[in-house]
Amino acid sequence: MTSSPAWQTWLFICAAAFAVVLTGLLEPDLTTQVFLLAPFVAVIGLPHGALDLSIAKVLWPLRGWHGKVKFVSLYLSLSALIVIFWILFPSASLFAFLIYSAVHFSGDWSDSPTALRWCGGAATIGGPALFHQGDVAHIFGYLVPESAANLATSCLVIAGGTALVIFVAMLILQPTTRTRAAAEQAAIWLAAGLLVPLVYFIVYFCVLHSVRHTVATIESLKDRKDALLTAGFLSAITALMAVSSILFLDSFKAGLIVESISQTVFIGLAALTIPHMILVDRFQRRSHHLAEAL
Ligand SMILES: CC1=C(/C=C/C(C)=C/C=C/C(C)=C/C=O)C(C)(C)CCC1
Ligand SMILES: [Fe+2]
Repeated sequence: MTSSPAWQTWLFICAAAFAVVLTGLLEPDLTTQVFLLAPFVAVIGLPHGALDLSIAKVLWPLRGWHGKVKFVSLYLSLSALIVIFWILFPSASLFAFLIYSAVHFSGDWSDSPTALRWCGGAATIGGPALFHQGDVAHIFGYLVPESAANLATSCLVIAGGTALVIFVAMLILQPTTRTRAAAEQAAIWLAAGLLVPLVYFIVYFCVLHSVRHTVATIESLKDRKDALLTAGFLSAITALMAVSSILFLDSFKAGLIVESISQTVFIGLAALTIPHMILVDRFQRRSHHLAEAL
């Protein structure tokens, strides 16, 4: 998103510092972290994706209820196909998910030079693996077979390590890269190092990514009230579907609720992110074209 306001940087830094203090005091175990993750993603993370219908209305003329229902059906069918693909080919799906997540998250610094933007994308996903390899492999183990979980974690460690070296080298050698975006990325590296992976993810995904995307999208839409109401409604439906999925998965393997929640949250995010990315990318390109034309 283009030229984000400074308050977003401060909000993220404060939230990360608060999380460091709180987790230092409470030392939450994995079950507690997963139980924190689900409501945060549902209440703060999901609405940024639920604005996609309003984005689509700007991109295409979705006439009346018919047009909207058609769009939502297409969006959800694409997501359902991705879930089926994940069930059939979990390992390939995890690798693809990690790569396109890094690409999607790099968009949080879309107004920065390419190298800084890519370092940011790699930091968001590679940071936790670099500092907490065992924990990340353990969580990936809920999503894919163990060998693939370990391989994916090792790849993230390499990607994260490379990105961190490039980031530090850029800061030292190129004073022009010492921007607010770089400060945010430095905070991401610190948060990834100091926080357990799921708490880190809550803070980054909910407080930086989701807030930035929601604010930028709302600002560029005409009918903001309608967009927020629709997003609230769609988020509530998606959260209900997620609860059903957790209960359904849990009925098969009672006692493994942590696994059921992790699968629902992350495979759900993987499935929703593909149509979300396609739309956000189109919308950002359209906004850049409009900005250039003005
Ligand atoms: C599973 C998992 C991770 C990756 C999460 C990803 C990749 C989430 C992507 C979400 C997207 C793309 C949302 C779009 O808006 C981390 C952070 C390495 C920590 C350990 C567990
Ligand atoms: Fe997003």
